[in-house]
Amino acid sequence: MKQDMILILDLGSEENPKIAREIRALGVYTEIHPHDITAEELAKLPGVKGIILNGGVNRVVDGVEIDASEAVYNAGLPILKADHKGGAAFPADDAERETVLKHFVFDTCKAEANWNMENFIADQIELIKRQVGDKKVLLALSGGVDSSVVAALLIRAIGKQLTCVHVNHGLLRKGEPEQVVQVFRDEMDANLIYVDAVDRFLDKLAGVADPEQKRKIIGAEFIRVFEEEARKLEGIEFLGQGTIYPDIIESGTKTVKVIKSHHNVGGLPEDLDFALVEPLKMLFKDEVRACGKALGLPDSMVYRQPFPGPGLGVRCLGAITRDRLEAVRESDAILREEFAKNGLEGKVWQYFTAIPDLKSVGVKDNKRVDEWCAIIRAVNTIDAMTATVENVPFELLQHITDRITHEVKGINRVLFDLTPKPTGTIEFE
Ligand SMILES: Nc1ncnc2c1ncn2[C@@H]1O[C@H](COP(=O)(O)OP(=O)(O)OP(=O)(O)O)[C@@H](O)[C@H]1O
Repeated sequence: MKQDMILILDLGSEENPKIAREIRALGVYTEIHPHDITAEELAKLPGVKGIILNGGVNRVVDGVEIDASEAVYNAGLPILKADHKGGAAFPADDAERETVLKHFVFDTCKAEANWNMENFIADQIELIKRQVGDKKVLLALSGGVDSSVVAALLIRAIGKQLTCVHVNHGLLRKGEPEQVVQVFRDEMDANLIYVDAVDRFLDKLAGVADPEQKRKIIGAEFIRVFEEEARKLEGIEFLGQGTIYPDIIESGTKTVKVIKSHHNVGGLPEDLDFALVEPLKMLFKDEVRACGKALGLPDSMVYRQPFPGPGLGVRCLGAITRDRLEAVRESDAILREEFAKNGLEGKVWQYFTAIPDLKSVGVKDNKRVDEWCAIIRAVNTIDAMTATVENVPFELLQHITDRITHEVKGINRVLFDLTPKPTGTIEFE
């Protein structure tokens, strides 16, 4: 493994991930590390060609202004110091910033542009083989982007030494469990355990209307099912996980105060003591997608829109019933099909239907019917902190309404949610 690296040290700037991505877009690998990296830690990082010291709004920690350690200044590496406190450290203009970064990376540090997916995949296959040896790895495979790309990478590296467990909890979108089986078992010839846990989950959720409670039940039941499967298997020493770089950045730096736990199939009992295999932990989301594509995963999996962990469970508002859940799944499938047909797939960040536990009077086949209404939500966002509503063509909304009210059992009205975030959130629960 040989690639040049530009090291970014975190002196409290919120733009570090952006700078890191921009340098990677130039074809040069970057990592973000804490400001107080020691000489030993620095020496262990391979291929470092230069260091960016990027200060910012969070530079004062507990009343003390932080600075990089002496080791950093004494390392004999080119340093780009951009530490205008409070303001932007790099030019706000994209083109100007690119010029500054290019000059530093290529002219000053003489780094080579040798960061690409082909090299990444080859390196990771090597590293996974070295880490795992002839042992076995277990992976919880949701069919989402992250765990699917981990699965594809592990299959390439260790083939049948990997066992994937896919839990169908009844809250997945239409066609998703089938796609997981088709792609991984049929096409990639993986060891895949498909667990039909639909009844288990829906029985546990029956009558539970509180969203927090629903999420907890789904999370806890998932751990239970996964644990049961893990105990049936013998000789597993490793657990694969779809941790990605933003997870690490968010929970790992010293100037970020909120600590989040991500992705780990947390809550497994301690006697199931697995070592972790996390081959995507240095990738940003767009790189994860590029990696999945390079590994031959279908676009529908790699470019899938974000989907909440508890799945359709939080779009079947209030207490989940099987018939209303089915109406959520079917109406969502129609919405997705129509958005794809009309060029909105990949353009709109997130779109889905939600069905509240609310019936209203309507007319079908000249008969009075009391049925639910489906709410369409279609939003765009950059960071999920705020969101705007997509201006969906009115004719398309009318067509989707027509389809949903005629094709989905139990729906006699369709509503369109016009609310941005704030005041609404993206999801309803
Ligand atoms: N239905 C499922 N079957 C198997 N594993 C699952 C399932 N749902 C979640 N997981 C596991 O839990 C992890 C975290 O789930 P979460 O829904 O938060 O995922 P995510 O961040 O969207 O990642 P992914 O893109 O892999 O779904 C997944 O990466 C996967 O390993």
